[in-house]
Parts: sequence; C-alpha cells; structure tokens
Amino acid sequence: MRHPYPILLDVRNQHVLIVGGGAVALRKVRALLEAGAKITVISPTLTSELEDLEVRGEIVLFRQNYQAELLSSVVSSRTPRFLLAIAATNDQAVNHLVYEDMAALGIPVNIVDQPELSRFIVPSVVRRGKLLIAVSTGGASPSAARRIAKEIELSYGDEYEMYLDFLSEVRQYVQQRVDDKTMRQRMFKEMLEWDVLDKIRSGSFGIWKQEMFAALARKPDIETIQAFSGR
Ligand SMILES: C[C@@]1(CC(=O)O)C2=NC(=C\c3[nH]c(c(CCC(=O)O)c3CC(=O)O)Cc3[nH]c(c(CC(=O)O)c3CCC(=O)O)/C=C3\N/C(=C\2)[C@@H](CCC(=O)O)[C@]3(C)CC(=O)O)/[C@H]1CCC(=O)O
Ligand SMILES: NC(=O)c1ccc[n+]([C@@H]2O[C@H](COP(=O)([O-])OP(=O)(O)OC[C@H]3O[C@@H](n4cnc5c(N)ncnc54)[C@H](O)[C@@H]3O)[C@@H](O)[C@H]2O)c1
Repeated sequence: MRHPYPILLDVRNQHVLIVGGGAVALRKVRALLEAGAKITVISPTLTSELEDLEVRGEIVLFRQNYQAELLSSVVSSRTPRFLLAIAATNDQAVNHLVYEDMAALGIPVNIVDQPELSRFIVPSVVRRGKLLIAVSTGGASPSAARRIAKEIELSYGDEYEMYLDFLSEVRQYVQQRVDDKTMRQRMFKEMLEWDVLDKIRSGSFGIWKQEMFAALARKPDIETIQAFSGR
C-alpha cells in the first residue's frame, strides 16, 4: 500500500463476510462485533471461540468450503449486501478467489495473506474511550505495528477517556452559548492548555470541573477559559 487513505468506518448493523474460521478470522470477527457489525462466516471448521459465537447466535455460519455459487444464496437469503469482506483462510488460492469475486461485486476486501490485493488492511489500535490511535506499517511488519501500539499505550493512560469526554462536554456547552465562530475556535484551542490530565490523576478534577462550569455559565468567554489554566 503506497499511500492509503485512513478512515474510521461506521459498521453498525452492516453485514461483513468472513471466509475462514481460524485464529486470524476470530481476531477480525471480535473487532467487527465490538464495532456492531453483523457477521457471516463461511468455513468448514471453526476455532472453539467462533463455535461459541455461533451457538450464541452472534454470527451466521455456512459450515462449508467457499464457493462463488454459495455467495449468491448467502446474499439473497440473509443479507442484502456486504459492506466489507475478509478472506482469512489458510489457502492462498481460496483467498485469491474471494478477492476476484468481491472485486467483481465491488465489495472492498481484505486478504489476510496478500496485502497487495487488499482494498483495506486493519491497523493495530489503542483505545481510550473516544480516543483511538491506529498504528499501521502498511503491511511491512504487522508485529512492529503491534509493538509500537503497545509503546503508545504506555503514554496514553485511562485518564484520556475522561479527558476527552470532558472536552466534548465543554465543547458542546460552548457551541450552544458562543455565537462567534472565531471566538469558539480560540476557546477550543485555549482549553488544551488546561492540565486536566494531571487533575484526573490526582483526584482534584471533580471540584475543578464544577467551578469551571459555574464560571463559564457566568461568563462564557476566552478569559474564563484562560483563568482556569494553571488553576
Ligand atoms: C495489526 C493487526 C490487526 C488485525 O489483524 O486485527 C494485523 N496483524 C496483526 C498481528 C499479526 N499479524 C501477523 C503476526 C505474526 C508475526 C508476523 O508475521 O509479523 C502478527 C502478530 C501477532 O499475532 O501478535 C502475521 C501477518 N500479518 C499479515 C501477514 C500477511 C503478509 O504479510 O503477507 C502476516 C504473515 C502471515 C504468515 O506469513 O504466516 C498481514 C496483515 N496484518 C495486518 C494487521 C495488516 C497490516 C498491518 C500493518 O502492518 O499496518 C495486514 C497486511 C492485513 C490485515 O490483516 O489487515 C494484528 C495486531 C493486532 C493487535 O494489535 O493486537
Ligand atoms: N493478517 C494477519 O494478521 C495474519 C496473521 C497471521 C497469519 N496470517 C495468514 O492468514 C492465514 C490464516 O491464518 P489462521 O491462523 O487463521 O489459519 P488457520 O489454519 O487457523 O485457519 C484457517 C481457516 O480457513 C478455513 N478454510 C480453509 N479452506 C477453506 C475454504 N476453501 N473455504 C472456507 N474456509 C476455508 C479453515 O477451515 C480454517 O478455519 C495464514 O495462512 C497466514 O497466511 C495473517
């Protein structure tokens, strides 16, 4: 991938096809279920975790080898259309067949053993609430991507979740009360000077936040934001 375009995709209630039922398929299925996708798996065998998901009705399974003919019945009987597909078998020829079929249907596909054929690849991810940091090496070294994500994890602790929820709350508050767009933007920038992360870590955030919102209610302007830096 020479110059891929990074996006965050809303897959809630969207159908995703996974061909293969091994460890790699399981990793992709888990992440997609967490993101709210509806999963169809085509595979003659499954890991025990995928078996459990099937028993609990969390995925739809076609327990057989992949065939293009099967695809038309999968699509017509259960799902209107797949948003994405992932070819995750251990058979390169089968993965290539999935690639060709999906390309013909115009469905973006990830081929787990042939990054160069993939329309999209999956990065290593660090999440802290609304904060999402994605690390990719463009397939050069997936384990390096994972290692780098682990290093980033050490610098971005759990306090970032509360921090971003708070920034989002203040931002909405200001959006409702300050009409001047340039002023709003200056305020949003100025907020980043607050040492909220330290306050969350030390436990003094609750009181500080109450006082800040009270002051902002009295005077929703940049001076109030500035007054609460270093306080
Ligand atoms: C990030 C992560 C996300 C995920 O899969 O969910 C992911 N691979 C992860 C782990 C991982 N993958 C592999 C190992 C074994 C060690 C090693 O080989 O290094 C480990 C390490 C481990 O398991 O710890 C082997 C491997 N991976 C690919 C090939 C094929 C090839 O290179 O040809 C082979 C060789 C297979 C073989 O030859 O046997 C291909 C891809 N793997 C990608 C993503 C995409 C590029 C990402 C990027 O570089 O930006 C891409 C191109 C396609 C894709 O899958 O989307 C996930 C970490 C999740 C986490 O953060 O916990
Ligand atoms: N992208 C990645 O992150 C990554 C990581 C490790 C390995 N890999 C590559 O991915 C491949 C899969 O890895 P794995 O550990 O999940 O393998 P695995 O052997 O655990 O599982 C392979 C799965 O493919 C299924 N399968 C085989 N032929 C099929 C067919 N014709 N139709 C449908 N399903 C079929 C099998 O039933 C099995 O469930 C590896 O061969 C390797 O090349 C990719």
